[in-house]
Amino acid sequence: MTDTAAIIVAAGRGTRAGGDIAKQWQTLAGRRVIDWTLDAYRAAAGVDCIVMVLHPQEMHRAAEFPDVTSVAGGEARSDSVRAGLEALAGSNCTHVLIHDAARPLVSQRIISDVLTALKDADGAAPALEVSDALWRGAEGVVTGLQDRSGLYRAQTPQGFAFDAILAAHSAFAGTAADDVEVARAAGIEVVMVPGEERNLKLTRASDFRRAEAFLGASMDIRVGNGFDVHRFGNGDRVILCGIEVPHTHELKGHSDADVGMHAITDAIYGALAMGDIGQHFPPSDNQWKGADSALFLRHAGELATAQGYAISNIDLTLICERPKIGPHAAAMAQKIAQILGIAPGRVSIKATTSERLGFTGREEGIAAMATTLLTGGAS
Ligand SMILES: Nc1ccn([C@@H]2O[C@H](COP(=O)(O)OP(=O)(O)OP(=O)(O)O)[C@@H](O)[C@H]2O)c(=O)n1
Ligand SMILES: C[C@](O)(CO)[C@H](O)COP(=O)(O)O
Repeated sequence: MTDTAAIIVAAGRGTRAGGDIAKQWQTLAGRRVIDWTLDAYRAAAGVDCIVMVLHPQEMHRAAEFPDVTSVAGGEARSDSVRAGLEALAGSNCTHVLIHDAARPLVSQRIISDVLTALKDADGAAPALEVSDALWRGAEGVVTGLQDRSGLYRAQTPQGFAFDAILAAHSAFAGTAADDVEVARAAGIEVVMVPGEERNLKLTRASDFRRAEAFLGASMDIRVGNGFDVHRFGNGDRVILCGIEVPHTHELKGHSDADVGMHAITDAIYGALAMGDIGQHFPPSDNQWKGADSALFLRHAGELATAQGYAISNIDLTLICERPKIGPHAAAMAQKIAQILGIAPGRVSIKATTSERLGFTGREEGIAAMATTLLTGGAS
């Protein structure tokens, strides 16, 4: 049994990219660079935990990422990587992927190829063959031709057997361009897997435009909606979005009757055009009697991940006169986010009454409607 961690180095200053804040906190196609990068690893099969290395003066940002372990980085990239590795020392980690926060468009294919290569090697990394002619130059003038045969452009994630790369970094004196340099200095052989042009590193301001062009060319955006109703019966609590809320009645249904979670689950199935909750978990099947609805939501989330989609946001409205939802909304959002492995800030839970009109107004039951946006698509 292996335990694989991803270390995302995000402690640089991004001086070449410019801007008021470091490039990893800047926006790329409407979302922060760091969110693109973290979501790629949250969605990656075979990655068990994420360590993010932040600039020491930006450690306050860690609270925003409760699903990630954040540690403070150092002066040079290799110092930051070492801090990430040391945070994992003594854990069950057997393999580690080291990735630049500044490479937000890494594909699931690259991550998977590096992980697969690590089954037979202690080091693996994506690379692109150099295709342009290479010149030497000085003062704006070409001074010679550089043979390009056998030259590659290095990308991340650079993956390693954990103990080997920790020892290599501990023994390495000075700064290194990347972790492959550190690994090779310690005698670790590193195999190459195919890199991708779209896995570019945002280095200068113009790279943001290049990355947005890649996204524009390939991004698939899916919207889904879900609607559900459950009636009240005798009881003293309801379960809404996985949270028990004391009430004068309970909701009736084949499962735990979590109307909010059902609407969200159906929204995700809808966005994927993959049926609905009744199709995946038929009420006629006794094994789902009294089931915890987290099971259904997790299934929908896993289907989205398997299709290469990330859940960008979820917006749920619960329609009822009572119980009051407001005091429980944050806990509900946290629960949904935890089940789906996304940041709580991507989940909105709100409620409305129906002004005492209709079945919700007469307090005969609760209705729920959800919308979700998925981004990505098989990458
Ligand atoms: N002390 C450092 C330096 C770099 N990085 C991270 O290493 C990755 C690749 O480095 P680079 O592109 O050189 O980033 P910066 O150092 O931020 O850029 P610049 O050199 O332009 O300041 C980035 O995700 C960056 O945040 C880091 O964690 N700690
Ligand atoms: C690790 C790296 O991304 C490999 O290409 C790169 O070396 C880090 O960035 P820098 O611009 O060389 O600092």
